[in-house]
Amino acid sequence: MELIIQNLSKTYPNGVKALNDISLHIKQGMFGLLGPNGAGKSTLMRTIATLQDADSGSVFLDELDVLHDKQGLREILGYLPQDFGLYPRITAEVMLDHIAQMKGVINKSERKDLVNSLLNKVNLYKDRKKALGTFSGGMRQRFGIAQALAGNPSLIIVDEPTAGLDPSERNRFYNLLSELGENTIVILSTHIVEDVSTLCSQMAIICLGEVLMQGKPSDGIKELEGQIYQKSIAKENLSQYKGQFDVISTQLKEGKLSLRIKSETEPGSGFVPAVTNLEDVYFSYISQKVDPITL
Ligand SMILES: Nc1ncnc2c1ncn2[C@@H]1O[C@H](COP(=O)(O)OP(=O)(O)OP(=O)(O)O)[C@@H](O)[C@H]1O
Repeated sequence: MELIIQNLSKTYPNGVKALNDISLHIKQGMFGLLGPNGAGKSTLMRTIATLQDADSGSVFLDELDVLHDKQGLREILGYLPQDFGLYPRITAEVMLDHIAQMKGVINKSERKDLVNSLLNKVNLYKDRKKALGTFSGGMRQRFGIAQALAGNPSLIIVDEPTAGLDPSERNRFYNLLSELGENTIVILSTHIVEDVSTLCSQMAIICLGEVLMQGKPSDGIKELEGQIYQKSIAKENLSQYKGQFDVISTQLKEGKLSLRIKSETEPGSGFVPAVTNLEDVYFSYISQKVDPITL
């Protein structure tokens, strides 16, 4: 199975070009779509999920013409949107039962089995009688995955699922997502580099509606290997360094600024070689488009 997105463009009525000729090939497994706020990730996710129309371009899931056969796509789609609304007074069990019914599971006992197995899968069985409004952020996201999985989808889209989760809930969520990837296409849209480095075998970086890179995370890292250098400087010297070097990221550590730069040759000036990571890949691409350094 393969999802092929070709030359997708979308301009909103206010003139913002959210998707600018996007083309992506997405194979089975976990695909990370990485980009800063406003990159166009949600617009792309909503377009693939057939919730909004593109101005031009095509999306095919094998033979299925996604943009024209919306019903066909919806039958095989599991979607966890960024703003996932819940009915606060309804219990997890009742809500999932409704969703399963909407997805066409008519037989009552079959539905009960499905709901129970979904609740177990996301570790919410013991909370099944609780009202959704009482769920923590992590529980909500796990419930979101349960509803996305009802109906055995072959394409799963999760839009910024780990934002706001504490480290242990994030880990739990990672474990859950990593079990999904093998027989389905899972698209994980996120601005958190760690989400992609932990989970994804394929990825793309988008910024201002354009694809800047696509491939394996390890290939992105290989490309930059030996070109990342690091140095601690005083905060007030940043602009001087920015004028002299290709600064791709900064991090405050104990009041000093740790700079990472990209350089094909030994930069001197006290910089030391650093081990390249996926964050370097991300920042080196997006710094071509926007200034990623915010202090
Ligand atoms: N309905 C809309 N009308 C006008 N502009 C919009 C609309 N939705 C999104 N945009 C703009 O389109 C661009 C892409 O937004 P989008 O939400 O797709 O990005 P994103 O990568 O998901 O960002 P975030 O991580 O902040 O959610 C942004 O500049 C945004 O302000």
